[in-house]
Amino acid sequence: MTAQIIDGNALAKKTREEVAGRTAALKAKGVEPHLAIILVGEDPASQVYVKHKVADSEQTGLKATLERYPATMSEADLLARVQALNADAKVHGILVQLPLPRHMDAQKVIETIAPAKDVDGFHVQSAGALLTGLPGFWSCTPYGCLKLIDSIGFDLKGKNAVVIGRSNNVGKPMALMLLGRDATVTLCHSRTKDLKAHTLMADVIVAAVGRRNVVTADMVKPGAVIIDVGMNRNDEGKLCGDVDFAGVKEVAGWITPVPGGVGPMTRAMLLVNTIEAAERAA
Ligand SMILES: Nc1nc(=O)c2c([nH]1)NC[C@@H]1CN(c3ccc(C(=O)N[C@@H](CCC(=O)O)C(=O)O)cc3)C=[N+]21
Repeated sequence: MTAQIIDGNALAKKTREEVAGRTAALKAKGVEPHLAIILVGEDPASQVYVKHKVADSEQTGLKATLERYPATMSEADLLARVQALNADAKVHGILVQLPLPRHMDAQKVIETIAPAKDVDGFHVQSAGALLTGLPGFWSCTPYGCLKLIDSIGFDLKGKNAVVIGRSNNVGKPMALMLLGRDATVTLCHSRTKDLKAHTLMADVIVAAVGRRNVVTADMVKPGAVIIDVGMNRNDEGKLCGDVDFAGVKEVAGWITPVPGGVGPMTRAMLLVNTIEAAERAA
């Protein structure tokens, strides 16, 4: 048996087309949806990601402005810049690219973003809204994973979902989103004993660790849905996920590739959150 590939690029394209329609409708009302992106420092990966985000935005007609600052920028100056964007009614979404230089407190910067403009969904108020089921922005990566699962018509109700990784931005919100769909959720992490015992029971596995080969074929129940959040480099320098794709695809029912799976959907959900923010403001 060979798994069907869940095409993140195709779903992201479809999602961007929907955002483009909503953007056009807002523009017709005289509102130009606007995402402000702040990049501090010269991290090469961040520069690539941010360039993608700007290109995606422009493709949907959404305005994106990129503000670049040197790594030596003070935290106080960054906070002041975020506050100015909070106060600017023409800006609907604010994204501060992470990681920030080490002399800055990233959480403090995120908490400075107005929750109504927190399109990353990283603010404590956004996290709390997800926890309690109140309206608020959902973290783009797990939100994109949920859309990938939805795209294959998979009903999560009563299913066993195993999330591997407990980060604030992916693992924890992913578990809450799956719970919100009535899945039975197990959140595994680096201290989990016998990970395989958990994954073998899983109808859905979301791997979000940041290490290669965390999930191998022997750990997967035949037919399971595999969502790979990992962004790693293999020995040849090629991008790869947390899942042993070649092995696992022979056992799983569905699997996301890396690249071309979760990554493009993360970026697409940023646009969805931004158009949502602009619609709410209008
Ligand atoms: N404030 C903030 N928000 C973020 O959402 C955020 C961040 N900071 N810092 C870094 C991480 C990482 N992240 C990715 C998003 C898309 C791809 C992506 O599109 N990947 C492509 C491949 C890209 C490539 O070729 O390198 C793919 O999987 O097909 C990757 C990584 C968002 N992050």
